Amino acid sequence: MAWPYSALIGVIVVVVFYRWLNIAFHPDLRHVPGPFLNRFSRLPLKYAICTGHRADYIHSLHQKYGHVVRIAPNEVDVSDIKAVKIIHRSGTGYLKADWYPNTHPTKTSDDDMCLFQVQNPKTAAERRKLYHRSGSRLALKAWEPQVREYTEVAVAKIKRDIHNLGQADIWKWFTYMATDLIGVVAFGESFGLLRTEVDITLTHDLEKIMMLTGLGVEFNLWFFVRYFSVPGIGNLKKILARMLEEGYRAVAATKNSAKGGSHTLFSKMVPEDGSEAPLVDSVVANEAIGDIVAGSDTTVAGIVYIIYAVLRHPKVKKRLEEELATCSASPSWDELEGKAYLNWVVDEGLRLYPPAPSSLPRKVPDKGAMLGGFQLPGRCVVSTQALTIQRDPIAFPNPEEFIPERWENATAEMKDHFVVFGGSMRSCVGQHLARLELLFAVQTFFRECPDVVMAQSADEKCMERLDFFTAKPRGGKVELTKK
Ligand code: HEM
Repeated sequence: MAWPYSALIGVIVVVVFYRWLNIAFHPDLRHVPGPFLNRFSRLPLKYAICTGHRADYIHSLHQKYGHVVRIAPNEVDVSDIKAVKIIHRSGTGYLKADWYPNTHPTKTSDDDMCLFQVQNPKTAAERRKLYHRSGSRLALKAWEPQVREYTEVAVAKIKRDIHNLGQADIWKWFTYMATDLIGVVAFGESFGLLRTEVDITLTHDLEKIMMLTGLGVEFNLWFFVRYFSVPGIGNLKKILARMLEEGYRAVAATKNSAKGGSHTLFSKMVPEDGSEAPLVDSVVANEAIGDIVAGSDTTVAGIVYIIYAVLRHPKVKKRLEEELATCSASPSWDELEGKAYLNWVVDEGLRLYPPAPSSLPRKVPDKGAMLGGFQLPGRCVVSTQALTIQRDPIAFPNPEEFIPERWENATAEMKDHFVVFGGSMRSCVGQHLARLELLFAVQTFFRECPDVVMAQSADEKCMERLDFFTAKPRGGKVELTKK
């Protein structure tokens, strides 16, 4: 090799090596506890991400090293609640880390992305306002009848399968239900999954998208997705194109539903009253994709793991059934919110089995910050995860146990540590919808299916949770059978 090239490569190697050492031995990060290897390498974290165990891996580090741990050379995870609150509070300057826009294949500007991916707090606040007006608790009342109807249909099909086939896959039926309901609120009509019982490409795409996106970011695969047709990666390209088509369908449906006097989750984003649209159609289409992805698996995981937990605790089941026996034949959302034990069961299920258990990464403000007793350098990534915060024995004694009764006298500490829908500034905009679905699904299931148990196939190995940002059972399906 000619000497100028060798010299150039030499300089690059020295610069990269110097920067790497600089991060590994950064005077601030040096004191943050964690495995020695994590100072130099992201490999242990990468391995956990690839195997679907990011949250478990980080949780194990917290158990060993405390509330602040170094999970990678430039990344720290924090579970100290005071620090968690600072990170997620509005105005403290902790913006979403680059991981979020990196989940967008073309990574353009904040203005083109869906809310989940937006970093700029002003853009996010404006977008959230548009949601609050059409996805508020009050606005959701309009969809209450459909939520009731769809949960009843899903549970009827579960009962039918158990009766006719000897077992039913509740992961499948609640996925159909949650996807159909996202269709109703975002597209003005369901996808017809519960009615036709025919799987559509969208459900398969949804199954893969979170995992492929997560791996895409971790291994910088978007470049290849854009320019090459590599098997597997090419598949992701097709999935993204199909999802975008669905997004545009949501925009069209919102325009149509406005003509008919109804509304969707995006009605304020594409107004039909002649006022100027606050967002262009392509952004609303992206927003719709974001909601289908964010609102389907999460809700299903919530419902399924709550049912799983209750079926493993006969005393809890008995008390829940006794309370549900006092419900009217067709209870309203308000009535279900008044059922104390049902709400404790839901909260405890979401606490122990958070549907989004993993890190919510943020950037430390440029000037650096003191968090949980450690000085962290500016722009270092600091994340928080529900799995660890919601199992902190400071707030939840015997944290690994499913004890709905602990919510009877919920302390301020418990409420602070309940972060299943994220932190205050960028918390989940779909949480009211999720809660509505959870209450109806759990109520209907335990009212209609008093004599079912987990099937042999749904053993601990099958129910082990893999997380690719959202949680899923390793077995893929969750079968129930008759007692
Ligand atoms: C049990 C069900 C759900 C859980 C546990 C859940 C959890 C979360 C969490 C933890 C975040 C914060 C993410 C972060 O900071 O990185 C979030 C954000 C978000 N969720 Fe949900 N979610 C659920 C259901 C839904 C539904 C049904 C929708 C849509 C209708 C939805 C739409 C969103 C959106 C758009 C964001 C981004 C908010 C922002 O960045 O400002 N989620 N969700």
